[in-house]
Amino acid sequence: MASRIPLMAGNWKMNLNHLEAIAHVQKLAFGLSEKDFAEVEVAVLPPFTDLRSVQTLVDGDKLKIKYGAQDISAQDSGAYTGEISGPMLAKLNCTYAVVGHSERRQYHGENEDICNAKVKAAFKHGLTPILCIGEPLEVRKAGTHVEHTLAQLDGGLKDVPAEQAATIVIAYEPVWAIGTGEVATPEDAQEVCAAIRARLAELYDGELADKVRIQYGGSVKSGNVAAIMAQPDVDGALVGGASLDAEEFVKIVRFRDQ
Ligand SMILES: O=C[C@H](O)COP(=O)(O)O
Repeated sequence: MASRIPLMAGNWKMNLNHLEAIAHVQKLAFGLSEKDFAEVEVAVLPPFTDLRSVQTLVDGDKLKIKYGAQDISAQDSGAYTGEISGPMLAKLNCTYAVVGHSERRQYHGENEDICNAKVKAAFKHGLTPILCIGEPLEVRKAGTHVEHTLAQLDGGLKDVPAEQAATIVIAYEPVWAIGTGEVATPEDAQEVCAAIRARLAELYDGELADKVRIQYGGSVKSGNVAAIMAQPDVDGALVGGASLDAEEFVKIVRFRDQ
């Protein structure tokens, strides 16, 4: 099995302004050690308006914290009011761009074609997409959560070449577990993450599937992260609410100590 470095990413969603972002990243930098960075990749996903502040701090203090955007336009430039493009994010040295978060799918009507175009836009500009997939509650209740999630995976990766797909991050986020305190059991997370890896092996090959990092997201906290990370196909967490508390996020990064 490939050794996959766990990726702990804090999705701040629409929280923290550009000044609060600086204070927050400083707290993370203060709380995390060289050992943490050797064992775990740590990333923050602030609102667009914070990215310059975060970049300045990370560059100025040579921090090992990575950062990225919560969304990316499928277009490179032009008359797309309110959109932020891949070239703009690349210019800010972003590493990641989240694609297809369930809140974008729910509130902004992002379908598989849009997510697929955004995945391609991210790769085109040297950004690593974190492609979010996962089922709503009614699908879980109907027992078709694996099929639903794999269809989103297929859609997001349509016509994405293997050399790019090998570097993507997939975040499995059951919608019913997001911001609800209703965390999926470690077995629930493993079931779908294993199915995602198996589908990657079908779409590409086993070697590629073995390299791709698959995160779990949905009410991850310091108290439940260790059991989730103990699952063989879970390679990190996409953390929402708990990532807004620096001490709590540091504990999540140190999941092995919890
Ligand atoms: O992107 C993060 C997920 O939506 C999880 O959010 P949450 O940790 O607040 O449940």
